[in-house]
Amino acid sequence: MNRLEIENLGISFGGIKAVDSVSFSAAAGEVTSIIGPNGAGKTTLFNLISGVYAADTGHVRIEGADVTGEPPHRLARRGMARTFQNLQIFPQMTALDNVMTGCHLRETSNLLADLLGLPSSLRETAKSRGLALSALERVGLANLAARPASELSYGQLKRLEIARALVTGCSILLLDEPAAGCNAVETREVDDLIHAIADEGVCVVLIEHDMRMVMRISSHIVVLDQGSKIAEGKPEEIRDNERVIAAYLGAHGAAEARAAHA
Ligand SMILES: Nc1ncnc2c1ncn2[C@@H]1O[C@H](COP(=O)(O)OP(=O)(O)OP(=O)(O)O)[C@@H](O)[C@H]1O
Repeated sequence: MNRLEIENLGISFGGIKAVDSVSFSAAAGEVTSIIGPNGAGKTTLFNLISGVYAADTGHVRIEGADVTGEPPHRLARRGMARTFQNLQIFPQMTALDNVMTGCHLRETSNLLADLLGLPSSLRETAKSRGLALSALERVGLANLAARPASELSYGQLKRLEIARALVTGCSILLLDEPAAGCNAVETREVDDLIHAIADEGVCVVLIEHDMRMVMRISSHIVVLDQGSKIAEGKPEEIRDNERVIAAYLGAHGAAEARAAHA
């Protein structure tokens, strides 16, 4: 069974269909990429999937359960985590504390216990620290745990965001442009990390404009244009698809995609 199923999902803003009846499935242990030109509806689709927007049409299913209309925190408890196009990092906090902000979803203690510093609350904090440290290890940043986030490089910050999503124990990870702004070396590091996360069985869905990266890491690609799905398939099918080349890749992009996947 596919871990995530999207069926006829759609939303309009002021009469314009930003996402128009889009369907696709994403499997555990695979990387599914959503690509398309600026304004195609990719981030809006993510906002629909993650419960930020309420869909006008369609369904979202996790492991077969209909979760359409559930708010982000409920979806998070079902195993969905996401990162955002723009970095959402607290620069003055340490790398470790930034990751710990993602832990509250797993915590069971309550506000009163926290305020009173009760043992249950202290135990949760210790547990969160441990989980956050292993998440940092997983993304290769354990040695920077105590450093303020403001001292990290851009590529490190992108990985820090992924660590904060991973600490929730997610089984579905939505990444909005994980390599945007990264140089070639940093992009490769993010590449390797995403591969490793998928290999551990997580269902990874990402939006990305870097075609080399998309072609390298995707099991499956969904192409949007003007809110609609115009193609879907394996990287080698997408890079040679005339409609995708015309709407998005262009001749140059198609050549780049071929080179990346050669
Ligand atoms: N909250 C909103 N209100 C009105 N229009 C919106 C809203 N969110 C998105 N849109 C519109 O929906 C369309 C799709 O935008 P979206 O940001 O999803 O595209 P995208 O494919 O993610 O683009 P990019 O690659 O530039 O990030 C655009 O025309 C955008 O202006």
